[in-house]
Amino acid sequence: MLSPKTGEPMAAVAPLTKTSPDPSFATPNVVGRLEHVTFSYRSPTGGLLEPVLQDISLEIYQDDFLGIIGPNGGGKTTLLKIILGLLEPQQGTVTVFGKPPREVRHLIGYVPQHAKVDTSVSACVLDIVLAGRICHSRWGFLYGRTDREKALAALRLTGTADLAHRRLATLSGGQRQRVLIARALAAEPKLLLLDEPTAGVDPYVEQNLTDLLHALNEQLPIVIVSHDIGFVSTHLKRVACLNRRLTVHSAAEVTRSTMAAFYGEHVHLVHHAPCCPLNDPGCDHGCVPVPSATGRKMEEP
Ligand SMILES: Nc1ncnc2c1ncn2[C@@H]1O[C@H](COP(=O)(O)OP(=O)(O)OP(=O)(O)O)[C@@H](O)[C@H]1O
Repeated sequence: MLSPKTGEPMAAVAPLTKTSPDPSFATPNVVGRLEHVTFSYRSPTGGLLEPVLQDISLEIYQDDFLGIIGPNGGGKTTLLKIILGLLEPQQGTVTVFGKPPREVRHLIGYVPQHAKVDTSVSACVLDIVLAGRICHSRWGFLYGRTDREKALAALRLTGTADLAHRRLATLSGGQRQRVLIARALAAEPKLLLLDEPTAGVDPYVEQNLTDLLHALNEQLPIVIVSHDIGFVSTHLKRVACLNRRLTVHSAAEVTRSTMAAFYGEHVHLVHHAPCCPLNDPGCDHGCVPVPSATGRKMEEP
């Protein structure tokens, strides 16, 4: 398959087995549902702090490519951790594939912010990707031949097979990001959550990652936290704006004016190619000319 963006060959995405939805789950097209979720962290003395998430309701669909955007500290990572079942809300309910998230965590792939990943571990890349198989392993960190094959397949899929014996600390930001995606894919997830996967990578790597995510989205729903408004408005199907409270829009609705209302006036929305012809006077996206193929990042508020 050729990339629709670059015209270059893309790694084939191995077919993923479809998940049988829980028969008690009323809407088969909905893979995740949050209803009136409110969450607060606890202070060191155990008291509840101010809510980070307040009355959040959200549905995640089988074919979703949903972006979560919002200012620093707006609650994006917290929301992903709630969908993963790592955090429990004080109010509201969360179901993924019709069950509490902790019961189906093996079906959810999670790619954390690479900046927050401990690179001091001495394990090689293959070991790190194999760790994604732990939910399938009967013997903890003892992996079988199938696990190794799945891990190598995930490395090939993300174009990192040649890095299998390198240490994470020796990799570039873009390579590290791909390895973290490979680790999530090795688990054969039915839902993929990514926390800022394109942060700190150059436009070429970003394009490759974007192509990879598009190919994966043919087979599984993706929820992605991003500060890159150009990526959000060009590649995603829906956008959830989160700043303690959440509103969901179709990606087409994300224009400069909606972003300015959300982040503040100094946001520059720059579309990734291909998009509106640059300088098109009819463009409502607030696009500005950019020198590179993929555009600039949003300016931080
Ligand atoms: N373990 C914790 N204990 C107390 N407060 C926390 C904890 N983790 C996060 N917070 C606070 O919760 C709020 C939301 O944090 P979160 O990491 O979800 O935001 P975010 O939108 O992902 O931010 P960023 O864009 O900077 O990554 C912040 O004010 C943060 O300081």
